[in-house]
Amino acid sequence: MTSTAQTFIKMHGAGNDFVVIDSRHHAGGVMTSALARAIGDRHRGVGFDQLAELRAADDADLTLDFWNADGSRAGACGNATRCVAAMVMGQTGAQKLTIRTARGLLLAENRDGQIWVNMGAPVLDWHSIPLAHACDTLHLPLPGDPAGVGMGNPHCVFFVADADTAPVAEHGAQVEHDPLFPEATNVEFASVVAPDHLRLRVWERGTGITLACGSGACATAIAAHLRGLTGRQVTITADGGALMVDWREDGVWLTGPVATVFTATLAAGFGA
Ligand SMILES: N[C@@H](CCC[C@H](N)C(=O)O)C(=O)O
Repeated sequence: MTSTAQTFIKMHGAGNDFVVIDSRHHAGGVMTSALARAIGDRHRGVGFDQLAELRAADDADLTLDFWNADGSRAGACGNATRCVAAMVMGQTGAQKLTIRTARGLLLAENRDGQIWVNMGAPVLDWHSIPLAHACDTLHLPLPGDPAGVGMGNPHCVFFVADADTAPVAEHGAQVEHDPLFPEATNVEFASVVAPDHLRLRVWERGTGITLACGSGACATAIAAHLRGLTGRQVTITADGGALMVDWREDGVWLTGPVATVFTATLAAGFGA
């Protein structure tokens, strides 16, 4: 792609880190799976948990597409959506944004300097998560009794006594590719701190261990509430910071810290 130099912004939301590429002036965008994988290489490229590409939209303020570090596509990324919304609101002064994603049309709002994103309604039917066969999604037929929740991407949530000692790397890598998940899955390990507070550690599909995951926080909050463990509003302490999830009638709202790290340019010819 980069026959000419390509500018990007490095951002993170609670330590979940992103390369943001603004392609609103390129019809169709510039990103490919191979290029995303090259940029995502933490040794030979830039490194990220997800790459977010902004594109123009006919029916929204912008379109957002997400890639994982292995070059696969992600249908949703809550933390990158929050980061990009904060960036665009900072550029334009807008207090609300509509964002077209593979998940559907999302709404972002600035509430007293805090950027909230409505991640939409949770998906709880087995076919749409998607799972390989019919089952009770609140109690998946896997050891450890996890719950399955879709947030535009699949999540498998384990409730454990102490998330800090959960075998995230070993178990996460294994569950990611369990045959129950035809499109693989993100894997969450959560413990209840209080009825309004969860501790969460995450293995992300296509990326591995990350310091936080916005859609994972939403999925975990939904599963915890449906199992009677928490209320509808929870603080989720991830390894990289605290996220807040509020499950309202109009969807699952997510907020948390956002940071811009640097702006830089890929060398011309990078990834070719
Ligand atoms: N970091 C994310 C979600 C990551 C997407 C994922 N790896 C997938 O393949 O679905 C977030 O903040 O939601």
